[in-house]
Amino acid sequence: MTATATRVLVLNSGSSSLKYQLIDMADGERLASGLVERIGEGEVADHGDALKIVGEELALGGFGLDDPKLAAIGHRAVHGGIRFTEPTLIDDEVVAEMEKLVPLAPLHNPANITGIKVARELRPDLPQVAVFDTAFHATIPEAAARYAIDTETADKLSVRRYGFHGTSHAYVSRATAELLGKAPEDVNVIVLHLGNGASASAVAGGRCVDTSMGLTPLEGLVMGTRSGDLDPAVIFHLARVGGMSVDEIDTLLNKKSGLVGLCGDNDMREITRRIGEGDEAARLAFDVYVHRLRKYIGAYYAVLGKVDALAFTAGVGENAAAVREAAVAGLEELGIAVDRDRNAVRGPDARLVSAEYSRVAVAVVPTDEELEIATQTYALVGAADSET
Ligand SMILES: Nc1ncnc2c1ncn2[C@@H]1O[C@H](COP(=O)(O)OP(=O)(O)O)[C@@H](O)[C@H]1O
Ligand SMILES: CC(=O)OP(=O)(O)O
Ligand SMILES: [Mg+2]
Repeated sequence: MTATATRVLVLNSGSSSLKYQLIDMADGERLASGLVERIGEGEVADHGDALKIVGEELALGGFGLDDPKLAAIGHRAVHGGIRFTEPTLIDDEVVAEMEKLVPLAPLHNPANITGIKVARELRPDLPQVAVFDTAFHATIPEAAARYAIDTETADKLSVRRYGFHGTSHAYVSRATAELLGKAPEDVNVIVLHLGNGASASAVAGGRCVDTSMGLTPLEGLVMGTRSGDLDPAVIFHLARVGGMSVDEIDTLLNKKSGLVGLCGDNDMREITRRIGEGDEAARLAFDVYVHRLRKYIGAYYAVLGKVDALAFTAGVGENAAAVREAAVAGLEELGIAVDRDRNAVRGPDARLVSAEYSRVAVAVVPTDEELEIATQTYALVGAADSET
């Protein structure tokens, strides 16, 4: 890394999309950003092609993958298992280790790995860093991380709560403290990351102490296409009585459940529009979604003992005022109340939406996983550089 190389390219490879941002860490400026969608559906055959498109789009803006000011590439990596709890400089061995974790994040890790491989082929000279979704959750105590199953089996197969969206939970919990004018060490926050995937976390003084996703990103809240929590015996029933295979059940719970399973739509915009037209299925889907959310708020209130703030983030959390209002309805006795007018205000900045009398601050805090990945990547590469 030369003294002038201050730019970090962040790649977030999803199963069918590739999001990117080029950020100058000297001043935090976003130089370029974009999204390549529908990978594998024709025009964009695979992540290799997608990254070529990213290269072309960057070149149009006068940057390009060969940009001499590029210090590093930071990759979102979803499952880090037990081993990866810090941002990690990628080499062949790290990629091999990530490949072993594919069964634990079949929707996510393969895309991350492909993105990493292609980026390394294109820029083998450049440091590349993996920032893991699971990392922020490594501080969760055993009492919350352990499932109550046979210990030997659990340990042999690495079955435990890992948690995901950690980059977002870390960023948002810190940004919430900032919004309150306090140090992260001094606040307890419940973060509700409600995107297509959704998860809640309990963050005590900057450290995560519990989270709703588990061994895989399937547990917990109701999501766009994932069921979240259910009685594990539902799976036995579907297999024994329904005659479904393990793979069929996997697909059902990950891709055909949640909001889409309940009403056929996974987009909250569409669901609220349908509710406005009196659609019963959409109403029920919304109610199931919100009920689960309220249950987790109550659970994490109890886990934390004292709560300073509730932070809503990601696509649904940042935009769906109706979800925020419904999720905390009836929680006045817990000191949680939203102000209707404040809650209706839209905008890109972190803001309070709680009522004046609400003891717990209720906030909308836009997440910025890309900035967080860039920051962690740059910190690692900068540190490596100063050692040489
Ligand atoms: N204006 C809006 N109102 C309500 N929901 C919205 C709005 N914009 C986005 N969403 C919801 O956010 C979801 C996407 O969230 P996002 O955090 O971008 O997801 P991901 O990163 O998992 O792809 C959409 O599926 C939709 O349900
Ligand atoms: C881990 C996870 O669920 O991620 P996403 O919300 O991007 O699907
Ligand atoms: Mg997301």
